[in-house]
Amino acid sequence: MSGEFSDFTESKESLRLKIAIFGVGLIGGSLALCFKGKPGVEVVGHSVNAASTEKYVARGVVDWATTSVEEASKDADFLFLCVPVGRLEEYVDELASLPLKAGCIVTDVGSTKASVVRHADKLLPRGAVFIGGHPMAGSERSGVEAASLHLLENAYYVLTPTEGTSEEHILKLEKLLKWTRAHIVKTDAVLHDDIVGAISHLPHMIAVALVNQIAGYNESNELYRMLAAGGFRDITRIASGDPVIWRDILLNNREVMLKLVRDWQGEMERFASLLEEGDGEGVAEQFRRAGQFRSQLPERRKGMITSIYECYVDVPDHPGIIGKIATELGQAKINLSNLQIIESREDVPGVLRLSFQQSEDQDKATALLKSLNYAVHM
Ligand SMILES: NC(=O)c1ccc[n+]([C@@H]2O[C@H](COP(=O)([O-])OP(=O)(O)OC[C@H]3O[C@@H](n4cnc5c(N)ncnc54)[C@H](O)[C@@H]3O)[C@@H](O)[C@H]2O)c1
Ligand SMILES: O=C(O)C(=O)C[C@]1(C(=O)O)C=C[C@@H](O)C=C1
Repeated sequence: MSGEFSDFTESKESLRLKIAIFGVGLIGGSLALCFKGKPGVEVVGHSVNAASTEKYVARGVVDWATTSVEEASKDADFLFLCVPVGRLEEYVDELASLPLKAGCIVTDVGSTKASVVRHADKLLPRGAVFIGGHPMAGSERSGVEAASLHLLENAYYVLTPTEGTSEEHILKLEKLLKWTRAHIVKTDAVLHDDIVGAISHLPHMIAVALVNQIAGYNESNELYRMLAAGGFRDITRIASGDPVIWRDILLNNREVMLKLVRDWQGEMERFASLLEEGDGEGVAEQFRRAGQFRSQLPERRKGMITSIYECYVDVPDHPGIIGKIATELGQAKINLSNLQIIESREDVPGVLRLSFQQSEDQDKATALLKSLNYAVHM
């Protein structure tokens, strides 16, 4: 096994590791594929439907599967809740009524975090630790048929520990998640819902509204559908998301969504005024601003194995600090393939993401920056 990954079987006390996945669909199935076959690891799938459990095993996504929550959770070290957001609290309730392994970690992959994190306090008396999770990768497809070993590779994977979550448990989950090759980002659950509402849930609502608007026009003239080409396809792929998954997400995050929809209406009103006034410069300025921001989006190179060695450096708010770090790495002959400022954490002024094509460069950069008293995270 590659040294880059953690091997839980290295320590004698955890020779076997049981991972239970509840809901082996797009995300649950992709996680299962990342864990299955690792030494000492047993991956169990759960579905409420017996035919689905047979399918999970037949497709080789899990080692075995069951329709019993009790059987799946018994002695499990990690329990992943991968069902629609509207079902998460029921699973927490059911687990809270079962004898779970002491110190086991229960996590979820739901696209909203605040409500499930609050609800999961119920697990504490069971000796289980809940850490909310949300991999920022996915697709408009659903079901175990859409699961992929590479889905989460290079994506951000958000964890939302609370003040009460011990560092030991966070590290344990992070260690397991290394098998996904995703990059962990930690944030508060409420802040997660605000931000993800804006960058994921709002775009899904807009895509659906746009498709439905055009579908309405198409009823009187089929040319709308026939001529819809690149632009329409690009902006509307996500309108094909699973209706139940998205119903649950939007309802769960509705307070945030209502504000975002109103802000969106404001943006459209602004556009309408510019057109009413024939303000061409104003329209062009809207495109310039949007293009500038969009060009700064992180590149998502899913499944690519170049440039996956990354580290994060907290950067104090000094002028010239980024140039200074780049110069220090250059002088040490460390090859940097990308450098990007991200603002994903509340508690530091900024975070710099450094990417390398070689793991040796990542190791050398981490050691150098630590020796220069920078806070470096992997
Ligand atoms: N689709 C995405 O792009 C994406 C990305 C990140 C996180 N998520 C989140 O991951 C979770 C799973 O989404 P997915 O895209 O994998 O969906 P999916 O439909 O592919 O999988 C959902 C799984 O839950 C099971 N399930 C559905 N309804 C159920 C019910 N009533 N009771 C018990 N099990 C039920 C299904 O059998 C399936 O195994 C959701 O909470 C979603 O918000 C989705
Ligand atoms: O790529 C897509 O199709 C997605 O919809 C993925 C996406 C997103 O909006 O980025 C959707 C929902 C998730 O909770 C996380 C990721």
